[in-house]
Amino acid sequence: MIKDIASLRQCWPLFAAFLAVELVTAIVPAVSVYYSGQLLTIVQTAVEHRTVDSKLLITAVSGTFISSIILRFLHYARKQIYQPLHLRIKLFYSVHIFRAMLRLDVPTFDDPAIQHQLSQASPKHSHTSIAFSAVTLTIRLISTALQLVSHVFVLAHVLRNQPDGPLLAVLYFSYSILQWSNTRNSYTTKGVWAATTSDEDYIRSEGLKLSVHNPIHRKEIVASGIAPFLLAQYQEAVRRVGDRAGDYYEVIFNLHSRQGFSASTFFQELLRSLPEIVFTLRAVQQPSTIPLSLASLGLIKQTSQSFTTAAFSLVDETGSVTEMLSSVKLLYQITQIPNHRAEQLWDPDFDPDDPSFGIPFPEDDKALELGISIEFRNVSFMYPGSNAYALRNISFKIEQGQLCVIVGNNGSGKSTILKLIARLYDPTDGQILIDGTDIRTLRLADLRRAISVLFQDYTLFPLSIRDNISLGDPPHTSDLSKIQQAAQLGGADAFIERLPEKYNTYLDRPVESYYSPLPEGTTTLFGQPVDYGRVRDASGMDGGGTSNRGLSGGQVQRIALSRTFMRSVVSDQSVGLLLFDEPSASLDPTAEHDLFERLRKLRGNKTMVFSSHRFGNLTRHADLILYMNDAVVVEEGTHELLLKYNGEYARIWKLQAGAFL
Ligand SMILES: Nc1ncnc2c1ncn2[C@@H]1O[C@H](COP(=O)(O)OP(=O)(O)OP(=O)(O)O)[C@@H](O)[C@H]1O
Repeated sequence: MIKDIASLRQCWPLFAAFLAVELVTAIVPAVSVYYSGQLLTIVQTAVEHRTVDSKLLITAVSGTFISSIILRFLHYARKQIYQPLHLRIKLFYSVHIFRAMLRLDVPTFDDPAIQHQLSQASPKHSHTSIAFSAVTLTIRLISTALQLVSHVFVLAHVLRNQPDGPLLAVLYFSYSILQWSNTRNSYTTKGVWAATTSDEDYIRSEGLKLSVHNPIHRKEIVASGIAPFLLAQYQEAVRRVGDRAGDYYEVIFNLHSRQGFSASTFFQELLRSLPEIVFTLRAVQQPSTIPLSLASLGLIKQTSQSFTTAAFSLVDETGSVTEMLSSVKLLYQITQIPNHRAEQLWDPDFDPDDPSFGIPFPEDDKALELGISIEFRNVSFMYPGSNAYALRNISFKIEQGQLCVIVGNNGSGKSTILKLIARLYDPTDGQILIDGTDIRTLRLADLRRAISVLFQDYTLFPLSIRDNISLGDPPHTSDLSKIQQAAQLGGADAFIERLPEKYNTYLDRPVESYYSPLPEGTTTLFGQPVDYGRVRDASGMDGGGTSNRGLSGGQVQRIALSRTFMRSVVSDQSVGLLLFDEPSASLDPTAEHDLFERLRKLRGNKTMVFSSHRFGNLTRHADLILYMNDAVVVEEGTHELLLKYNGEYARIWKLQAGAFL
């Protein structure tokens, strides 16, 4: 970590300055106490002997002043250095985490254990970085140790020539130790722990509360008129819960409150006033020669408390450093998470000319405009962590340039076939051949380039519409005319042009806007007219980040389609296979018809595979239809052939077509 931080531009000077400020800050309080002690001694001498050492007085007064000013200045300097140092380290590690996450393939990223590991290395709601916390904690540890040493010196100086000083110091220490241990016991949870609740009423009341708070349920609540019922149910649930259950923090607080009084806290209170009582008794016992001055008593109290505070901080911080170091270890371990299948783009040793990284595809850089052939040979597949077959012993062949449509019931395995062709997963059994070669032996980076795919569960990124479309073909990110052409093909250009910020519109604003209650009559904010709807969207209030700024499901699908069109058109000879998983699920019949027409024209001779619930429009033009049921291909052939066969495909086709007869 130190090596990484050292490699950051301008980090070392800031780091050195930060360290210096922290170390000096650690010593100044002891110096300040030392001068306060000198002032008290001057007062004592003045009272006892009616004389003042003016040189000492000037030194003590200026020492006290200067140390306060230095302390103030150090606080200021710390604030100035902290921010840029924090930002630089934080940004460096956010890129580190970004890269570590990007290199993970689908099965690895989906693994809950990996998700847990990633969330530990990059806590979602943390405003600081683990690495920076580790740096500051280590520095704090050093400065606390220094603080401790400086207090030892001051304490030794104060106790010098004070016969009863050590006794009183020990009494003050005992009080502080007891206080520290009582506080620690009541606020720390030791060992392995877990918290949950099984209180049915509490769980239900929280469920009701969330239903009312979350805007995604509002339509349902209003339209179905269930509001009074929900209120009655919530009141009843809350009444039944009473003070029996609460959220985690309330429960912990209650626990601590109950633990608040014990024999040791009672003893702690006795110890608190013991030094003063001992001092008074000693004064009464020997009124002529009081063994310790009142001034020294105050000084001993102050120094012993500062000393114990520093000592206990050191103990606590040493414990935290061990925890922090294991977090830093996690931060580096996430870069080593083994992928189920190495994504070559992220392999630092990846060499396109090295045959051990797979066979180049297509061989000899030939163009792919005539499509790619796909063959499944006895392929079976189970998703990681599942023990049910998503595909069972499937065999079929799609010839180069063919249009294949996969139809079947929900959950029959259509999308899974497309995911295996895109090699998001490898088959559990069997073999997939791409242009006659086992898919596992092909260079993965080449395969990805040769396939254009639109998944059923497509997502729009929290980026501008322009970015969302251009990500289909990263080299053309700045080519607005190509983006507009893709949007036209995806049927999205018309409504994008109607948006106030057109292609620069953010569908889901990734940053929140904050503002205090606006004064009456405020009409503009950040140079724009106040738009509360926008602020709602920005803060993720509208559907928890799924608002997509009021676009319909069909419009969102058109943007996703446009992204695919960035690379699937005839002219792009690097793409030979187009995969579409339910591309028209959210489109109206006219849009669906137009889309299929466009796709058939634009694909040229490339291979195209569709998964669909709908029969008719596409299946009539298909060279091959795979009819799937429960993880197997039950019928296979052209539309005419399957109608003649008069099996399940024919039955469902007649059912769907019958609705229009
Ligand atoms: N990530 C996953 N993890 C575990 N099981 C999965 C996963 N994705 C899909 N499945 C299961 O695999 C089976 C096939 O799913 P698949 O998505 O391929 O079906 P489909 O035919 O495309 O369905 P639909 O028509 O509803 O889109 C289903 O039983 C599904 O529950």
